[in-house]
Amino acid sequence: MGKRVYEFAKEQNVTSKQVITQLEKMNKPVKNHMAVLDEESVKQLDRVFNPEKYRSADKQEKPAATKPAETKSAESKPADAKPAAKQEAPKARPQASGGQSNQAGNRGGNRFGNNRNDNRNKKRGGKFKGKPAKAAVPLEADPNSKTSQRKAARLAQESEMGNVIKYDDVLSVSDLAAKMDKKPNEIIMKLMGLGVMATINQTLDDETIELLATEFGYEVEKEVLIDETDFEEVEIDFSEYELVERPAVVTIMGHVDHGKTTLLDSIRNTKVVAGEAGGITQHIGAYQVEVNDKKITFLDTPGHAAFTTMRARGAEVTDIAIIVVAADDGVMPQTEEAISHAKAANVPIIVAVNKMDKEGANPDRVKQELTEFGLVPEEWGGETIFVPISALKDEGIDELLEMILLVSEVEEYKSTPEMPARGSVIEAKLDKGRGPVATLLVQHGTLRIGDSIVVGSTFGRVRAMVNDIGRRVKEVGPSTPIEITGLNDVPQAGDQFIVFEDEKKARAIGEKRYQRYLESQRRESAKVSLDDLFSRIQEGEVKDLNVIIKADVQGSAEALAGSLRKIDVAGVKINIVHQGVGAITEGDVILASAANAIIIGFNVRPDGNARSMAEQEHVEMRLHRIIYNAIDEIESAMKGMLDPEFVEEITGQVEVRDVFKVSKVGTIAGCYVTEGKISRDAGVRIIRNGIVVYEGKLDTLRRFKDDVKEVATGYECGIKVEKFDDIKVEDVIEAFIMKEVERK
Ligand SMILES: Nc1nc2c(ncn2[C@@H]2O[C@H](COP(=O)(O)OP(=O)(O)OP(=O)(O)O)[C@@H](O)[C@H]2O)c(=O)[nH]1
Repeated sequence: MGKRVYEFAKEQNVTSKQVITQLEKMNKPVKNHMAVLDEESVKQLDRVFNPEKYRSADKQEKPAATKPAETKSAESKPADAKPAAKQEAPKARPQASGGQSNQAGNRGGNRFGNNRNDNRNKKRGGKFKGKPAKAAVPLEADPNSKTSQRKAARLAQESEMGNVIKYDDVLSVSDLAAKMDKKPNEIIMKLMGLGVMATINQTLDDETIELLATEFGYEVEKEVLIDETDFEEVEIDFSEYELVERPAVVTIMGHVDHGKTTLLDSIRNTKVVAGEAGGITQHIGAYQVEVNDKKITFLDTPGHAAFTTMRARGAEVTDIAIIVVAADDGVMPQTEEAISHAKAANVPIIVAVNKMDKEGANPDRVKQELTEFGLVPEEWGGETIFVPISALKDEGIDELLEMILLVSEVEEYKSTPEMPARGSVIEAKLDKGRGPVATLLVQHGTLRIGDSIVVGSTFGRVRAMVNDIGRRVKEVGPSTPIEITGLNDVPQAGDQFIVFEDEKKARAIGEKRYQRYLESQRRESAKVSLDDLFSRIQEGEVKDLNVIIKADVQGSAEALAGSLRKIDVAGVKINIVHQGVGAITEGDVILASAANAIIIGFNVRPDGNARSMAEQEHVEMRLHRIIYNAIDEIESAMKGMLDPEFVEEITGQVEVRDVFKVSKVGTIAGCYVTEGKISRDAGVRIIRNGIVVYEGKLDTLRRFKDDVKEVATGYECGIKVEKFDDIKVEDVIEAFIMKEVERK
């Protein structure tokens, strides 16, 4: 059988829609992306999409008349960013641990490196790569033929006449209409003709823009603009500066209860920066200690969730990972995860074998177990540093810190205090009195009070800076954590920041980034959800359904994955991005968000963080207890036959017998449960004389002075309903929960 449209498109690195449009031009219309192409069409299409190939085949020596579209990416430079001169990689160094630090040499200070820049270009410009800009035209590939020349001239003229639409980031229906001098309605009608319902403000994806433009006789050119607005993408030019040593930034990871927090506390308590004694330790998310006249910066949030979240947002702040393993417990699931995260981040690992004071401590077993992960101790011929410690008894801490200094020396972490500051957000919150408060890690340059700063999608002027021991400071240099106020909104952990000399510029760039952020939020909400899966399949938008499976046991995860892979609907492929055992975690949600996947939980539930993260990231989670239902649901969604999945269940009735007004708190109802039970997380309806006067959630549920999870029939309790103070004696509170129904 011949190739299908989408297969051909994939091979050519173009979209199915482009192939379909081209086929129409060739008078060979096809129904959709599943259509099978005959050999002749494949040949003709190949010629259209690869004119260069045929040129060389025809042994034409003269250069091509029309060049493939070039994006501005490589050339465009911010006004005052220097030409990107690569930092020379310091000479190869011994590794601190097995196999992770191959690129360590490159890390000497340049964390906004080139690689991400490349990736971003690929991501944005990818669709258009390898596709000639004038793909819609050349059937005759000979650039020297009269026709070609005439066409090239006409095209050049057309572009001058404005027949080429240029855009950089996104276009809405009305933007596109304006660019083509058309009414938005014409675009909307055209979209309807293509089976897509759109509103005037709806943003269009690249494919749709191209399709519409072609329909109206326009060419499109997406310009990948990298300017100061995308400061994360601009390689830092250090060539003007003398690089100096900077403290290493260390993250502590490991399994639950293996002693991460105890270790962080122990390091902090024993090594408060010399000369600063008397300061009051402040939790700002990171702290510095001084050892042998050298500083080390520790990120104060143990565990890899924070580490991964930061990395997922593009912040590469950690230089060294300490993996804590309890000597009496050995390698556990989260130890493995931590190792994977550290390896993925390509940072050196130091193993702290903790709880050496305990009776069952068996450091050799830990070493043995870790060899499986490529972490082989030096005394066994490997390159990983192992340090036996007791975080509880403050033993081995000095040795551990010395090892960190040793690795730092080897890796030569460098930066300059001279440039305007840039770095990453460690944590941020809204403080009632102080407004947005953010802990920043200055990675390069010096941050000063009064600096105009853009942080993530917000901006401001640095009003006050407080360090990790609660002292107000005026300026800080590389690798220093500092809490600042003065931003006009709360940024997110992992956001990057940069200081601009010009306040107006900071404001303009901050505002532009905020607009983009809003736009991306809008697009985020268009993520895959089972409810609209079918219509998107029909529109040809979804060809792969990405799925993450979490199950209670390995066997179920495999069974479910196997069955899902077998579902065969309309050429849509199910892609199992990840399968694993255990509760749905924040990490799963981050992965799902990045991969545009839905999560299927089988006999497992999301943990608290995962649930809120999923809401925030618009990641869909489907929870099941019967494999067949999970499979059936996905299959039904793919066929467009999804039923509602939640029903309400009334769990109890409560009578209000007394009310107390408490200043600052509101009205507390003294109640009696007359039927069933009421639980803390229940939804409630306030019923007065048979009429529902309010529906909402519980704020508190108490028996005497204690918060309780649940109160049963025949018991008294105190209830405060969230955002509702008009509760009255004799009101009836109906408690309900939303219950998942299993599909038949
Ligand atoms: N005997 C002994 N107990 C320790 C040592 N280090 C930590 N512990 C104890 O182990 C328990 C867990 O320590 P934490 O520091 O809370 O462990 P964690 O890894 O931060 O745990 P999570 O935050 O829950 O992931 C606590 O009861 C500590 O007192 C040690 O060196 N020796």
